[in-house]
Amino acid sequence: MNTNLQTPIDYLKGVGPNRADLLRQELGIHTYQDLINLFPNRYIDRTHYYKINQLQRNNADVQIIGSITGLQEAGQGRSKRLVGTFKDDTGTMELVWFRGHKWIREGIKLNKPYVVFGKTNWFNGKFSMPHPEMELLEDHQKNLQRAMQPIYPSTEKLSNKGITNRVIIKIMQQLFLETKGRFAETLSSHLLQELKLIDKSTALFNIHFPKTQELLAKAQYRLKFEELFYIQLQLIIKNLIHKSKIKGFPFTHVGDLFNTFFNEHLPFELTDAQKRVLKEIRADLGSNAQMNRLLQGDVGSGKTIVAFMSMLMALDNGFQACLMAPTEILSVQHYNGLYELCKQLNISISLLTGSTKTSERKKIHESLENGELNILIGTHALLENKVKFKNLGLAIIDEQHRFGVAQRSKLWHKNTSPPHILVMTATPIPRTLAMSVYGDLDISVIDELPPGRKSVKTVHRYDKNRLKVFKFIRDEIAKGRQVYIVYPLIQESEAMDYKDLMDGYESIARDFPLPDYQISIVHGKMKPADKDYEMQRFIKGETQIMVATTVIEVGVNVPNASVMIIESAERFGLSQLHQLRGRVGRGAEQSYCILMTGHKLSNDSKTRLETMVRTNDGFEIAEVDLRLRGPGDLMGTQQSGVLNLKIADIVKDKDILQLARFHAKQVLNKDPNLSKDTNQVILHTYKQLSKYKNIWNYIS
Ligand SMILES: Nc1ncnc2c1ncn2[C@@H]1O[C@H](COP(=O)(O)OP(=O)(O)OP(=O)(O)O)[C@@H](O)[C@H]1O
Repeated sequence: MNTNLQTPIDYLKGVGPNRADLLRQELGIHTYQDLINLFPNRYIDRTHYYKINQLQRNNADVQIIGSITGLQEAGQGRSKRLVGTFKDDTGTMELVWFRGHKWIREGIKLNKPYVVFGKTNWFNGKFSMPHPEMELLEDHQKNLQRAMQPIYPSTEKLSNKGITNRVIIKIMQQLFLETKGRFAETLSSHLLQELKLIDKSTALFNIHFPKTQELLAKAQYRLKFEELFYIQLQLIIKNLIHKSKIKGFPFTHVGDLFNTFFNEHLPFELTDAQKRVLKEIRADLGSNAQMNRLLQGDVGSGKTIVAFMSMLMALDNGFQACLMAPTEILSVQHYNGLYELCKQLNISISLLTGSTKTSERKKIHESLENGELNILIGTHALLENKVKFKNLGLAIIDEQHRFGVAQRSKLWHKNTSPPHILVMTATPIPRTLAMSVYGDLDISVIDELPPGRKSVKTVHRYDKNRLKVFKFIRDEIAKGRQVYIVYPLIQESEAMDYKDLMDGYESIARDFPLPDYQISIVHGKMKPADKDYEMQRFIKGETQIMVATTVIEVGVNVPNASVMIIESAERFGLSQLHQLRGRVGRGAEQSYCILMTGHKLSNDSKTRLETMVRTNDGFEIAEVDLRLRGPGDLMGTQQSGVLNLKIADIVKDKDILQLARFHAKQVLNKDPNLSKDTNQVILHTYKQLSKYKNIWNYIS
């Protein structure tokens, strides 16, 4: 290859200093390499020519061959326009310009064959094309590369700054000229042959200037495979390094605490899924490597008991354990639930949150350090430097996406050797995404709900039916049940949401008067102690209605609550709706979720509501969510780098992702150091790509 692709973009003919600055600042294009990797996000098919008599009303992007037989001005004032009569052998239509009349008049050659291209309108009984792109047929024929016209991302936004789509096409063509279109291969010939992939140079040419749909599809496939292949390779290598380097504490035996609990105190029979996951955890803990496992389970699937029994394994081997939850309410709830279980087994357990009193805090610090305290539950207060364990063997993190990788690793440093880590999440993550984002974690899934659960009946009701909904609430309360009414809380308009919540609360208080109904209210502006007090009243059954913002979104467990009303449901994301619904249906009673909305709904909102009504399956919901929002929004993966994918789409290309993962594994299985001749290309590319921090830095 003659041209060095690391050459700064300024050196490319036709770029110049101004454009170079814009390319750098606006599109992050610094080098030839960056430019070649700016892939079009769509194409306009210019392989097809329409005849005038084939036109439909409002055709987008049509291309017609014909000639202009006359030009005249029409209209007055603002509607003044230049109209060209355009004919082919099947009919006549109009070309229309509202600006630039003089320039167009001078440029047009009458009665010569042209190719015109644009959107057509049906106006005054005729077809017209406003401001067509036009080219003399003879020039058009020379320019064969234009068969499918690439449309580059962001160029619409930048065109007023001088970087139009045409400019990008031009400099891209120049790049191909200067490099002679030859680019170093980045996949091994073995993979190319086995998967029948086209070579890199052909793929790059055809991604930018495809002549047919078929060539384009082949180029896309090859480049998507490559992108996903190297991401998977990176994830797997990280995982292997992790496993070989990071020694864990081997928990060699299952001891008295675990056995006593299992045989004498377990409040119910474990589901098969819970048993399987416990076995997976047991195998990790018993090995020499540090466990780094993600435990996924839909809402209410029973992760807590699995967490507790894993902690018993640590305690049985002489270690301490901790559980960190994202909110005060959740920590308190975990603590209360586990406290009862610990009492039966004579295990010491404490709670540490932001509101733990100083004297209590001191005691906790001491007993942690001298090893008297077995289990510590808490919020991120656990991460403070003062919190030192004697020998932390297992750290469990509930709802990890609220914490993130940095905090995860902070827990590691609480010991000389890192403790085993179990991350629990109730947000089902589609396997495809989990594989790409959490490739460094092993995954266990509880894919079964405890027996006897009735799935929550979900309906969508408009605000005008509120009276009926309220009657339904009364009936349920009369049966001894409890009800949640949830209001949205979106950070940007917190004040407004707060007002909505308070207005709602007042109207509910009017409709459900004392002494028959007791109402709790919980929102983010309350002091933690007050929140906890209100929560506890509801948990104990002293209040029947809980009016709340989404602070109750995750993990709250009140099995007697059987109705979840979600106000302004259109303002919630799907996974959030699913989490909220998961607060009911936790006992044996039939539960209900009522999604309240106004009449005006966007298409996305409609899809979200329909999905909720149709299914209770968290994984299905997560897939729809992912489709609607893209992976970036899901579980705070914005910083994850997954969005930096240049061409592949984790949702749409999940088959390619799986194939890429399979082959990445296979290559590494056969040649873990990529030292064989056949893998030199892969090793070289892998090293080069690793320099691109923006692609890889999402991995801790
Ligand atoms: N095998 C089981 N049989 C019967 N009930 C169970 C079983 N496992 C858990 N439960 C009960 O199911 C309820 C939900 O369990 P848990 O709170 O652990 O769910 P979770 O997975 O943490 O869900 P969420 O993420 O929504 O909090 C609890 O009341 C728990 O006691």
